[in-house]
Amino acid sequence: MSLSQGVRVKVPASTANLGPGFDTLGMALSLYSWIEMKASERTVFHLHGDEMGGLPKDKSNLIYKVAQMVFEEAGQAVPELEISMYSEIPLTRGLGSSASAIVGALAAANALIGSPLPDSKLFDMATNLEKHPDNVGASLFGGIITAVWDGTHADYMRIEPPANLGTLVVIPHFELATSKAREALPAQVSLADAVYNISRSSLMAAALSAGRLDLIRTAMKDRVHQPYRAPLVPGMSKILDEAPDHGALGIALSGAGPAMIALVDRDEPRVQELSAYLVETMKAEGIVSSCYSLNPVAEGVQLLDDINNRSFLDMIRGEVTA
Ligand SMILES: Nc1ncnc2c1ncn2[C@@H]1O[C@H](COP(=O)(O)OP(=O)(O)O)[C@@H](O)[C@H]1O
Ligand SMILES: N[C@@H](CCOP(=O)(O)O)C(=O)O
Repeated sequence: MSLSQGVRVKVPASTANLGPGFDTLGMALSLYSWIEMKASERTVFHLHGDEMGGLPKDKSNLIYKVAQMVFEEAGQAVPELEISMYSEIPLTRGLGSSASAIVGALAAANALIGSPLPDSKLFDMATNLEKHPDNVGASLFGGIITAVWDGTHADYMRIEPPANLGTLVVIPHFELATSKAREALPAQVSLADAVYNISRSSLMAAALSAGRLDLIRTAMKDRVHQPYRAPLVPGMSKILDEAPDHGALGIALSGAGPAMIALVDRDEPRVQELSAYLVETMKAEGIVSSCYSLNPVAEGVQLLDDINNRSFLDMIRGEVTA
């Protein structure tokens, strides 16, 4: 790749926490953003897709700012950029749009200057920006990740998603900024609640590693963040209680919400019933929502090699199926 040629990356969305693994567990999902980055004479943005409306088209854009951090870290100056982006990841719904933007920008900028920074460095930079490693780890490495952040460095283990694991994601048609959903959390939790979550988060990671889908119903429960966020998402407490009786293996708030993610066995015959239950329960609370069947994806951010073969928009037309 050369500076004038530019680079393209494709980065997955993610769901964080998986219930008990607050700021720890994350899983990459089959919903994507694409970024093209080229050195340019002046900085210009081409933002495509419904999800990009309202984002800045100048040097205050997150993608530009993150790219400059990479160039600075690598000791190379690329002050002006032409950036194209298309995203199918809804903003502020709990599907890691900010993490995917950060990871996509880090990966594209690093590739543009010949990939001087290793993935471990990109992970530390991404976590430092996002402040928790769960979403960024999943978007960077793909699959399921369990991660630890000490304020400077992030360590992680990647888990291959079980072959039969699918998801249903119900996305309410309202925004909830992660910052607002974090403000709802208490500064301290009880020892009993800490034990409740540590035990379930550990069980969740082990069960997913071993493909023990039968343990998810017990493992996916949480007492550290969901009870405090429930007032922000009408219908959430009812859905978390009842969805396993409608065919979910387990269910949790996706990241900081307001989306909720049900883990399902792909052979589960009641998936349609579950989807209808999720949407109807939200509707009874006066909330319009959409329900998507998304798959865990094994691959994290990818560098695409077709930049000379077709335009950015032709590539998007070929890639987006929904
Ligand atoms: N492609 C992007 N370019 C610039 N900023 C983005 C992009 N994607 C997300 N963001 C920023 O991230 C914010 C959403 O992040 P957040 O509140 O953490 O929700 P989530 O990550 O769950 O979608 C957006 O409001 C926007 O400021
Ligand atoms: N662990 C974080 C995850 C936030 O994820 P997002 O997709 O909502 O940004 C939290 O729960 O606050």
